Amino acid sequence: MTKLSVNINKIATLRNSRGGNNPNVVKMAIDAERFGADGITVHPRPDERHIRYADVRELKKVLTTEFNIEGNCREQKFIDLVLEVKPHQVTLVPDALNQLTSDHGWDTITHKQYLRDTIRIFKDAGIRVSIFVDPDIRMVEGAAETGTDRIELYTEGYARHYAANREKAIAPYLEAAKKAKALGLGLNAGHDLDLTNLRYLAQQIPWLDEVSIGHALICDALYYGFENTIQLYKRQLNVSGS
Ligand SMILES: CC(=O)[C@@H](O)[C@H](O)COP(=O)(O)O
Ligand SMILES: NCC(=O)COP(=O)(O)O
Repeated sequence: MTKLSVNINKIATLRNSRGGNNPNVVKMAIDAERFGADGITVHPRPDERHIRYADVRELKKVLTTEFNIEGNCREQKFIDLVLEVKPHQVTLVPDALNQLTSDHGWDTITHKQYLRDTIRIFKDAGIRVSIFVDPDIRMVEGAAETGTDRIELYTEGYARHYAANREKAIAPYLEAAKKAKALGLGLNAGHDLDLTNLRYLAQQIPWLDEVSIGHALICDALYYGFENTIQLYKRQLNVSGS
């Protein structure tokens, strides 16, 4: 079954908004694991708008499920943090400094050698590497030549078009996922996944290793409660026999 990695960025956003330690990011991560999360994802951005580097170090001490750190490997500070913390997985995302959020995958053709060199650093440290990729066959093929263990499909386009025509929305993702499988790449997915669009994605791409979900899940938790919400998302991924 596809694993659920809960992205806790937005819990840190709420905490930072008042300057104290409420909500307690570390406690909520531990509780997320207790409520059924298969992993925790954080994305410490250079401006530390939500997850701080200090949070990452504290989380490493207490997490018992998979720890996934996302970020921009163009920042030496990020590379140093990941090598210090040694999470199970690092997900390399080509974000610029001033982006509101992540909004594109790597050009794995133009940046192939750079990705090869960077991925080697993390793999030599025993860290699984995933790289953020648009649902583009050429980019998936380029990813396979970088030595990455996995790709993470950027699912904003799928989410945006899901309501209008889910078959059309998933088509490029299914094609990219089949190519990844054929090339022996592990497969993650994330960005804008939610309770309406998650089940269909998992049904159509059952070899999906992991989804990382944050924004919508934390918003849903405001209505349904954190424990119930994590269980709701996990049930969307239980598609065996469906
Ligand atoms: C890479 C990706 O799509 C998300 O994991 C990203 O971490 C979201 O970042 P924000 O929470 O800062 O929007
Ligand atoms: N990699 C995607 C992620 O971790 C969370 O993205 P979102 O659910 O906050 O859009």
